[in-house]
Order: sequence, then C-alpha cells, then structure tokens
Amino acid sequence: MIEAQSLTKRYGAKTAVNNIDFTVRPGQVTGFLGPNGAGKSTTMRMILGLDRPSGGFVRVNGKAYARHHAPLRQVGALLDAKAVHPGRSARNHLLAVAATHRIGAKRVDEVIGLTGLESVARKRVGGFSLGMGQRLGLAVALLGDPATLILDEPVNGLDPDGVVWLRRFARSLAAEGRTVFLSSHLMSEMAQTADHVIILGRGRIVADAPVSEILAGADGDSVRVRTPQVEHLTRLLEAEGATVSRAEPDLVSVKNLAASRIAEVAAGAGVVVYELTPATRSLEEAYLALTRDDVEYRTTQTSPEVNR
Ligand SMILES: Nc1ncnc2c1ncn2[C@@H]1O[C@H](COP(=O)(O)OP(=O)(O)OP(=O)(O)O)[C@@H](O)[C@H]1O
Repeated sequence: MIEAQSLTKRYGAKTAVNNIDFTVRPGQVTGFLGPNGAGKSTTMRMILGLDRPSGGFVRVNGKAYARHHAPLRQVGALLDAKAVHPGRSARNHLLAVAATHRIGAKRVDEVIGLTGLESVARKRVGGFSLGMGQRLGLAVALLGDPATLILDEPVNGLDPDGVVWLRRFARSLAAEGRTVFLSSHLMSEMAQTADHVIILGRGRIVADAPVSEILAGADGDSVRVRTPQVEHLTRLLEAEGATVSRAEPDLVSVKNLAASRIAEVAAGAGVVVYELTPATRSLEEAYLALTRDDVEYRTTQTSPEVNR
C-alpha cells in the first residue's frame, strides 16, 4: 500500500509535484500515467526516499520508506535499469545487492528464474540489451520478496514478447496480493496492464479511477467536421444541442448530434464542409483530452494512431 497526502515537490520556482493525494492499493496493478515532465518520476523518487518532499508525506506499507529497517523486503523498485556495474555478471550483481539484506544465493537464483535471465545470468551486464537490463532491474526489485513494487516505465526497451511477459508478470504479482505501481506515458499500454490508473498532468492529479471507468468515459462518439466556416457552423450546431470543441483552426469535434443531422444543418445554411467523419473516441484520445493542457513540450501533431 502506498499513501500520499498533500505531497509536494518544488525545485526552485518550479513545482514538479503539486499537493497530491492518492492511495495505491494491494492486489491490483495501478498505472501511473502522465505526459513527459508531469512529475511521475519525482513522485516515485519521493516514495522511495530518494527525494525529500517540499510538503506533505508519502508512506509505503504504513511507514516512510527510510523508516523501514530492511526496505528491500518491503519495496522493490525499478527506476534506472542502467545503474549497474558493467563488468559484473548479472548473478554477481544480484548476489552483491542480496548481501546488503542478508538474502541468500537461493533467492538470487529464484529471481533469475522468475525474470527469465537463466541463459545470461553469468554474462557481463555491460553487454546486456536494454530489455535484459530491464529484466535484471526487475530481478533486483524482487529480491526481497516485497509486498510493494514500484516500476518506472518498465516496458521501455522491451521487445513485443518482453512487453507481453512484463504485463503478465505484473498481473501475477498483483494476484499474489502485492501492490504494483507502474508508470508509463502510454495509455494504450496501461489499458492492457492496469486495473486502476492515476493520471498526472503538470504535477496535479487529473484522474484517479478504475481503467473500466476511464474506458466507459472514452466511448463517447463524436464527429469530426472540417469547414472554412467554423464559427458559423459551431453556432448552428450548438443551437441543435450539440457540444462543439475546436481541434484545429478549421476542424471541430461534435458530440451529441448525428453525422446525418450535422450534414443537413450545414447544407441548409449553405456551409461548405470538407470533411465529416464519425469517430469513436479511443482510450488514447480520452487520455490526451484529460492531459491536453498539461503537456510541457508539445509537438504539432495532434492525432495519434487510434490505439486500444
Ligand atoms: N532535479 C531537478 N531539478 C529541477 N527540476 C526538476 C528536477 N527533476 C525534475 N524536474 C522538473 O520537474 C518536472 C517533473 O519531472 P519528472 O521527471 O518527475 O516528470 P515525469 O512525469 O517523470 O516525466 P518523464 O516521463 O519525462 O520522466 C519537470 O518539469 C522536470 O523538468
């Protein structure tokens, strides 16, 4: 269980995490989502006692991380998979970390098996691919058989098989009753892995809900309408009870009105329409809509591939 209250982190004038409250519960996978720079890593670092909050607090399994006598046995974390001595073998690296907590070689070999590292366990970590490095990071996280796992962007660098493996693995850890908290900037990834998501935008929580709820909310149908007479058509459609939001200078998204009715209204008023496309909003779009105002560095591309 992870509990944050009024958790805040400021770096000079910049507020990276702004007074957030949340609880991550055992027995399920909780996804931590947000665009780059939203504050996910900073929050995870505070959970793990690597950064001091400027305000508020966060507890893991009932206590601040630093107050646990054997933190590896409470919390397993995967933050930066590259932070490993390159000359050591994977097994020796695990043995070295295990020794700090009086964890024996038997458990080291167990986690090697759990993470599928048997064939490379005696190879130098320096030659590992990113995916193998991620598996090794996970093996370290699991050494103490912790009740809580915190994984920062764990699918980064994994090949498609690795992604499927990690997804199943995260779910099996949660099924054992553990708290599994993993970050990602991809909603589509979380939709397949997490039971619950907490979405961060510019240091604030913009959603904290079961994935099923976000999916249900994402299914509102809309119609994309491209026209050079945006203002005029918007007024006409709103008079019909539609909700119209502007996506681009000449493009609107229309809800609560059928495409056929939009066409009739436009034709009746002599409004030129270049495009009229009924669209079902994908989960990815729902996520983008939630975080639209919170992206620090925006590209000019606005419509990602539909991805569910
Ligand atoms: N040590 C630091 N000093 C100053 N600013 C920082 C520091 N660490 C993070 N920030 C700023 O805090 C904000 C949140 O960063 P953070 O890395 O937590 O975001 P994130 O959601 O994890 O993003 P990413 O996916 O890019 O890692 C960003 O604006 C970042 O530039």
